Amino acid sequence: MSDLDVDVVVIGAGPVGENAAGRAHEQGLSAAIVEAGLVGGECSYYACIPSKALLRPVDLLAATHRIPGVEAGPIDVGKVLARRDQFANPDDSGQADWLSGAGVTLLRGHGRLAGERAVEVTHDDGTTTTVSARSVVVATGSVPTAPPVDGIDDVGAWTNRDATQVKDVPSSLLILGGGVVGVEMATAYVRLGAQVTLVQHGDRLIPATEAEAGRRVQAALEADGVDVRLGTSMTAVRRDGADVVATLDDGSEVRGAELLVAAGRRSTTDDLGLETVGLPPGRPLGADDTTTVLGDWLYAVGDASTGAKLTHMGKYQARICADVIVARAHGKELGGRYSHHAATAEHTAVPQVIFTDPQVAAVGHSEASARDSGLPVRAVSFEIGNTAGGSLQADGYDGFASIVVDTEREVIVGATFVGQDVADMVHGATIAIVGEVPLSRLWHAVPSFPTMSEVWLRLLETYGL
Ligand SMILES: Cc1cc2nc3c(=O)[nH]c(=O)nc-3n(C[C@H](O)[C@H](O)[C@H](O)COP(=O)(O)OP(=O)(O)OC[C@H]3O[C@@H](n4cnc5c(N)ncnc54)[C@H](O)[C@@H]3O)c2cc1C
Ligand SMILES: NC(=O)c1ccc[n+]([C@@H]2O[C@H](COP(=O)([O-])OP(=O)(O)OC[C@H]3O[C@@H](n4cnc5c(N)ncnc54)[C@H](O)[C@@H]3O)[C@@H](O)[C@H]2O)c1
Repeated sequence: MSDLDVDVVVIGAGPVGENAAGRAHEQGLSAAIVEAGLVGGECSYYACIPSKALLRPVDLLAATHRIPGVEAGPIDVGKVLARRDQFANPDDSGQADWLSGAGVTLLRGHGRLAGERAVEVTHDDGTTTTVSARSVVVATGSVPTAPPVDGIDDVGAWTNRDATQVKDVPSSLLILGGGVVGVEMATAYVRLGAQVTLVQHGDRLIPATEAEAGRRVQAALEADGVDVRLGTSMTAVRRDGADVVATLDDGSEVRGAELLVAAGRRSTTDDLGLETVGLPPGRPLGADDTTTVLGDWLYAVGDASTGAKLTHMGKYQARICADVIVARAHGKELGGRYSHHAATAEHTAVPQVIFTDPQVAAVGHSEASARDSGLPVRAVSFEIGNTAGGSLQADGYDGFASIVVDTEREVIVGATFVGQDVADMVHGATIAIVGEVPLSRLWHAVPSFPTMSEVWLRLLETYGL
């Protein structure tokens, strides 16, 4: 392909890069995007979408067992995997068509910075294209990290890619890591029929959430038959016939047909030509609130950056990034906090839903992180099963909601919902945090009867209103 000159070039066509390029083009700029793998990135084929396609059926089935007279099952694993394929078949022609329909030029190949405002693309056939651009956006995502465990490179360990694209559910699965990937995949696999052992070196699961959320998820996994080993590290792994055998630091051994490594992710910035612009390779790209990394031309968004590694937050950064690029292209002043030019929510209101059963939906601070930040806070919680809505939703409803209140400003700085079907409840809390709605005004936001959102009223009463 002949060399190209555009307003914006984006490296990486995951959900985040696509959004940055599409929004810049929508506002009149010419845009190109470089993709080495599949357009749509990790999220579409190997992460968010296929994992939720595996989790929704097992979640629904469990819900039927909480109401007498409607119990469904057994689960048809083949049909579950076939439906997952409909969502996450690794064929990116549809997403590539979307890009061309949106007017963005797609360059297939590996992109590297080649000095200021230039990207060199190496195509599969070895030819290269040089793209000159006023602005360059890095949206190269992340890859799994490999913890230092003897033999881990020799046992054919699974990453999220194998776990989400599985063709046959193995009889047993070892999982290394009790973060978000670990607990979601433990939930899916144990309910699809595998015997699951989960090894987490910390003293609790999903450590970034409220401690009680981790305890409830652990209790639910154990009730499903998952062998949860906390405070334990794998020291070595080896193949023994068809099995993977892992040695733990307490001297014991656990085995499974496969080993899934779910021990975190690192930004994909090591083979990106960063050294050609004076930046160190291999680290997340530190961007300011405008998503700018360098001068007024280099930007980073999504998992490649130091921001939250979540699709929705990456796409938020991408919208900010595109609007900053467009403003600068037209010589306009950038707006401040809560304008279209600052990713302010990164500091105050990052929401996340963990699709375990119970689900964990949280936004903003946990009580511990608020105290660590020096905020004067008080946290209150309430069992959702003690609302009429919760008790109707499921017999013996297991779950709670909690809010973390800044006692000086009397506004919510964090909220957590744990339980069946709570995923969508978190957005109300996100709005309250971003809007800095005083508790006295929230008192007038009346939740409908009989819904689980009445837990909001109970939380405010428990706080003292
Ligand atoms: C199992 C799992 C489940 C998840 N579930 C959720 C969820 O439910 N909700 C949620 O919000 N988040 C979830 N996440 C996180 C989410 O997947 C990421 O935050 C999201 O994919 C980040 O998007 P991105 O566009 O920044 O990066 P990616 O999706 O990783 O895309 C980056 C793209 O850049 C390409 N690329 C990299 N380097 C180059 C280069 N030099 N040249 C050209 N192309 C390049 C890659 O091929 C890739 O296509 C999950 C993650 C995992 C692992
Ligand atoms: N529903 C969602 O929003 C969702 C789902 C999946 C993943 N994600 C995102 O993807 C990213 C990656 O997830 P992840 O679960 O891989 O990372 P993570 O950082 O959430 O969890 C990794 C876990 O592995 C543990 N660990 C690390 N090394 C270990 C070792 N040697 N032995 C035992 N335990 C070890 C850590 O204590 C940690 O709890 C995260 O940013 C996550 O938020 C989001």
